[in-house]
Amino acid sequence: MTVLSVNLNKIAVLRNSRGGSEPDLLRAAHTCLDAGAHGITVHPRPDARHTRSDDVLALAELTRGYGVEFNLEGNPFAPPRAGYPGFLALCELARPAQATLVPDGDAQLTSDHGFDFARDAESLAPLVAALRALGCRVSLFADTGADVARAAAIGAARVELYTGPYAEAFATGSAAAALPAYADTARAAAAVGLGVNAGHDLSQANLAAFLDAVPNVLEVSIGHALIGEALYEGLDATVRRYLAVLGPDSGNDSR
Ligand SMILES: CC(=O)[C@@H](O)[C@H](O)COP(=O)(O)O
Ligand SMILES: NCC(=O)COP(=O)(O)O
Repeated sequence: MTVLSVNLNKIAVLRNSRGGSEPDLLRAAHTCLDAGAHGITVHPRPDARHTRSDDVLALAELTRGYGVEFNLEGNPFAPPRAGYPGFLALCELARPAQATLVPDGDAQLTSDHGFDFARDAESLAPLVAALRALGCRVSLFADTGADVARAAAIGAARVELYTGPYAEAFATGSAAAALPAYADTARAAAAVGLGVNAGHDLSQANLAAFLDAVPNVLEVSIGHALIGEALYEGLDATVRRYLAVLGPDSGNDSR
């Protein structure tokens, strides 16, 4: 079964644009979880462009209350700065069920590539170990064709396939050409004992074709498209539509 973790970064983008507290991130989280979403994701950027450390702590508590997964994403190599204690320190405070490590930088508009495990595995290894010691499941952001055996060797439990290129291909009618590389990477991950997550620019339009072609996707984290679609249909209805794509019985147990 594939579960849905709703990424709430974009609610915080709107909120921060006026400097107040609306739209309210926690209300949005409640709405998603009450609609049946299986978890909540945020990816606080060190430049605080959307979700902040205080949001992370509040969402950690909220998701614990629901008994659902909190997925915290971030770059473990980004140095701490005012308002951002660093990814590991944040995980120590929030204790997310899943920590997804992503090699991003401030200059990037959004995440746009996975790790190069041949280059990064050695420096990732102690961080993965530290996160596991905190009780977090560790997932590593990965491109198609990534050396997933190295990700498994350093103790990761999962990889998250970076689906941006798939979404672009889907939009231009060339999804069929893009999907085999995702399916191959998912199979390679499973063969070395890794679970497979997927995310970035997934949407109601492109999700089903991805899940049809790529085996054993355990979780999708979806934010940008979902929050945009919710402007038209409402957040509750939009989450339910995604759950319907995932399967007729999909949804958290608290619904
Ligand atoms: C890790 C990832 O794929 C991203 O999708 C990310 O969570 C989105 O971050 P932004 O909302 O900052 O673009
Ligand atoms: N890990 C991907 C994620 O959380 C959401 O990405 P997007 O749907 O905002 O592109």
